[in-house]
Amino acid sequence: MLWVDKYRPQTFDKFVIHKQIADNLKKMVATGDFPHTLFYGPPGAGKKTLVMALLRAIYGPGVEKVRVETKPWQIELPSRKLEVELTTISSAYHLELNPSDVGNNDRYVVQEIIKDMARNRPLGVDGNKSYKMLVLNEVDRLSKEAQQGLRRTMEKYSSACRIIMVCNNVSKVMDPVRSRCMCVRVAAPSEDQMMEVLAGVAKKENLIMPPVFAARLVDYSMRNLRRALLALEVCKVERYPFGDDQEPTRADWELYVAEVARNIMDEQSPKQLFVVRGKMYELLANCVPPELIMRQLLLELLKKMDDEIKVEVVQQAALFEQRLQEGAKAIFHLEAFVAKVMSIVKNYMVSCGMA
Ligand SMILES: Nc1ncnc2c1ncn2[C@@H]1O[C@H](COP(=O)(O)OP(=O)(O)OP(=O)(O)O)[C@@H](O)[C@H]1O
Repeated sequence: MLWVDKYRPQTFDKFVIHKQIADNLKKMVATGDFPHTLFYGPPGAGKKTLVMALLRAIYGPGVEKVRVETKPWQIELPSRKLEVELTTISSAYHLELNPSDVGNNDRYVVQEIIKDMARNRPLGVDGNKSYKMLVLNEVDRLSKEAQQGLRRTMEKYSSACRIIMVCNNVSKVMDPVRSRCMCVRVAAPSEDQMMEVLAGVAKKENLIMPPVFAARLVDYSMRNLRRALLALEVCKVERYPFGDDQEPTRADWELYVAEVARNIMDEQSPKQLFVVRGKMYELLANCVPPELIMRQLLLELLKKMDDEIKVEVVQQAALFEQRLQEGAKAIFHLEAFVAKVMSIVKNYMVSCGMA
């Protein structure tokens, strides 16, 4: 088992970070009921860990006996019959899915699954009909129609099931959905907290971790706990005892994005734009999400450019990131962003007499 799973705290009492949130959730569970909840925060902050601990606190360890299925859902529409295939993770008490995986059909999936869950309510320990939990991941990627549908269904079936939603960007979840939930912000852990978790894992694995190396891991992981733990495990396989000079290995796609950033800074021309477009296609074809490409590319570009143009480039990245969300074809927006950055860099170089 990977360390990220092996050392994931399973009960609220074992939480090293987000202790306050864990204590509050524990108190709420003790009241016997639970509202619809929305957990939001950056990747690797600990949202999923809180959700799993919450389910365990409500239903007991049985919730960890899960089944992964890829099931076809038959949906009756007024004009036709729709069949969508979706992977779900379920126990006797909960069902977890990522509805945005089915693209435009997400609105039907959300409604159909909630209706289906409401029909099959589990029994609680006291023998009374209890409620089932639906865990929806990446709700910020749901279409507007699906979010509208979710809002109506949430009200209609609230006695039969509760919904836990998880997302990175809460501003992409519409107000009416947010206002029907208890919103829990899961902030990225601080560097000290990351150190604490890494030191705890190293101790349990009987590893000696030099402080300089630990600090480098924290720096590399950009406050993403999963990234830090995975990097620690990879470094252990590559070389142990750890050395002060040891660097975490970067993923291939990250190195590729760094190369793209180098290309942009080396030459700003239509020919170079064509070369970069090919590389962007390559990244997308290898299933690297466009938002991640945009973010990583920006970080790499900022390392290489002068302070004078950084603000403008960040503004453009924000603009094209938003267009990426609204538009259909990611490549158009990524390419437009690259063209814009090239023009900013070129103009700057001309104004400084460097080109
Ligand atoms: N409170 C905690 N104490 C110790 N370790 C934790 C805690 N929360 C999370 N972790 C560790 O961090 C890893 C990542 O956490 P988690 O999967 O919950 O993040 P996430 O916010 O759901 O990420 P993503 O949005 O990318 O899915 C876990 O596998 C676990 O090992």
